[in-house]
Amino acid sequence: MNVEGKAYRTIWLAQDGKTVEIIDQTKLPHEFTTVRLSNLEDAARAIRDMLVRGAPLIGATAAYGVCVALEDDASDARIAQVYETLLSTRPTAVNLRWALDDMRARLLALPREQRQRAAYRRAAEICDEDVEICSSIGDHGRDLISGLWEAKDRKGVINLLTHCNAGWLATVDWGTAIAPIYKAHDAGIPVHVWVDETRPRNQGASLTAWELGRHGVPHTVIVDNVGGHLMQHGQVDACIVGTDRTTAGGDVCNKIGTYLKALAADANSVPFYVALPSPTIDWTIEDGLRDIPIEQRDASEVSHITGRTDQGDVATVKLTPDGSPAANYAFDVTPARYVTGLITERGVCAASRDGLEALFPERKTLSA
Ligand SMILES: CSC[C@H]1O[C@H](OP(=O)(O)O)[C@H](O)[C@@H]1O
Repeated sequence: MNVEGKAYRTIWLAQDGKTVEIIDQTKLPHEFTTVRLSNLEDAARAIRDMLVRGAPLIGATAAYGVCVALEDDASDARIAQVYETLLSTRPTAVNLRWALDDMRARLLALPREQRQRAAYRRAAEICDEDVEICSSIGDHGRDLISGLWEAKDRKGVINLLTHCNAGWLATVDWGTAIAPIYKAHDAGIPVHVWVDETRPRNQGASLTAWELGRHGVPHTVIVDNVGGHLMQHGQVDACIVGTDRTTAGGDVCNKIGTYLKALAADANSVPFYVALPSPTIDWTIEDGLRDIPIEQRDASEVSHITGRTDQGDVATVKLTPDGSPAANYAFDVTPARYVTGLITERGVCAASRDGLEALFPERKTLSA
């Protein structure tokens, strides 16, 4: 997307044709800086420490991580070691495993001397495919938002609530849940976004608000716990969120707090949509609560917060008393029954195996 007049993706091949550059999302919204990934540890750290985050971008970074890791050794053993190192960085977003499985399968099928060039080619394809997929999600989501506006006789504003960051910063470009919002805004549909701050890492307050501000989309940052109140008072026309892993049965794993928003939406008859690219579908599982691993991150993300002082310095301060433990569950699972629809690159479907297989018939399980 456009940042101060320059078009950016979140990850790109550097001029040297070997290393990779990313936007350091831990520095936003107060600093826009980029970081170079030159080796396996750089890539692993970028994912683990959330310089890059968001399921599709994690997958893209892992794909390029394979590239920079094979510099001197493209052996089967090295590929296995790179695979395990990158897979171990974060457990929940299925795009990580999807991208690593894709890269490994393609590379092991080639002679060693062809592998590094093929890796860079495939990583670039994964990034380009993500941009296309997310743009399509945006198109289908825009049409859905347009329908909401028609239902209001094209009067007033469409108020949408989103949680965490599923914007272009969570993908290679466009985003998933925010892509429909960009496209609706650009089409002249009056939208306003309630942006959940999304404790503890504040991806909403720091990233989604930053994105929307740059694109000129009206928005209001809110504390995570106000969404239900807004829905009770008719101030939310729909919720649109992203996902890190959605099961073949339509259960949605997303940033912690998503489930509570879905419950509030259900209780107030507010449509609850999930935007997802097909690589985020885990076709191997049905029951998200049982089978999706939930990442637990360091307690310091709860006990401390980073921001800019009135003097313009970026500082980290402690919020909790010394000696008080903190728990940091990074995701939760929203059962399919609370999801109004899944917005995919092939259209909108019900949050169910039938719904997903109608859009992705190539995945239809062979009838028993
Ligand atoms: C389009 S994936 C966005 C998804 O990823 C975020 O998690 P994290 O920032 O920890 O990577 C959050 O769950 C978003 O909805």
